[in-house]
Amino acid sequence: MSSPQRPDQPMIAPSILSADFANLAAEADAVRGSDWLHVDVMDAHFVPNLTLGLPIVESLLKATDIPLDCHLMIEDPKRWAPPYAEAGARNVTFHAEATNDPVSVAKDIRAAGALAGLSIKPGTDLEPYLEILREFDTLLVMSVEPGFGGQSFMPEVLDKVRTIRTRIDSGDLRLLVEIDGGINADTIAEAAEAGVDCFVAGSAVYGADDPAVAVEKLRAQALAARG
Ligand SMILES: O=C(CO)[C@@H](O)[C@H](O)COP(=O)(O)O
Repeated sequence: MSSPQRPDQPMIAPSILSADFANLAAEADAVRGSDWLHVDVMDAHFVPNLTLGLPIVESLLKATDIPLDCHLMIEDPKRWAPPYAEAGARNVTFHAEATNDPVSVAKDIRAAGALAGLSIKPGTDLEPYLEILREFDTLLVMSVEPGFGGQSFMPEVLDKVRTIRTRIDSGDLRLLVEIDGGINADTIAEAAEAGVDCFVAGSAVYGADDPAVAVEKLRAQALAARG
């Protein structure tokens, strides 16, 4: 799979962390029209929360046509990430802080047929990773501490988005820039202005009366802000 070009329209990826876990097929259907469905995999070690794993992702893949964007907030991604790609996830993202050899994990994910994503926590510098981003298709900039939905957006992480946007726009790198945490009607515009391509949103989508309408509204806001 070749690295994605910048999409014409901003991408919206609802986070199922804010969905009803007993009704995930219906919750996926409730956000039809989304670009990706963001699946938060947490192991209670890398982050202080436990969510779901590969068997549920395999079931979700059968239940929805929306491409799955699996965000692995787990230890030992070298061992656990490739099976998500083999199962059919579109994008498999793991954390830079969870491995000493991110390039080897990215190669395994790509070899298994998915896009490879690198995520960095709010306090992690982008600089040390700039040179390896050629091995990745997506960069997920966390705008809250990973682990829980419903937290407040941290605008200071947008400097990292601006840095990577400049490198992409100069032709130096080709990858999608994602942001995750606290994205809603009040925060999406500044993230879009900074250069984000794909917006993960949990509570702003699943907390809305009509999640599918919330997705369209967020996309329209991001498009207007991006210009
Ligand atoms: O990965 C995470 C949290 O670790 C996110 O995907 C959140 O689940 C997003 O939720 P909101 O901040 O949009 O409510």
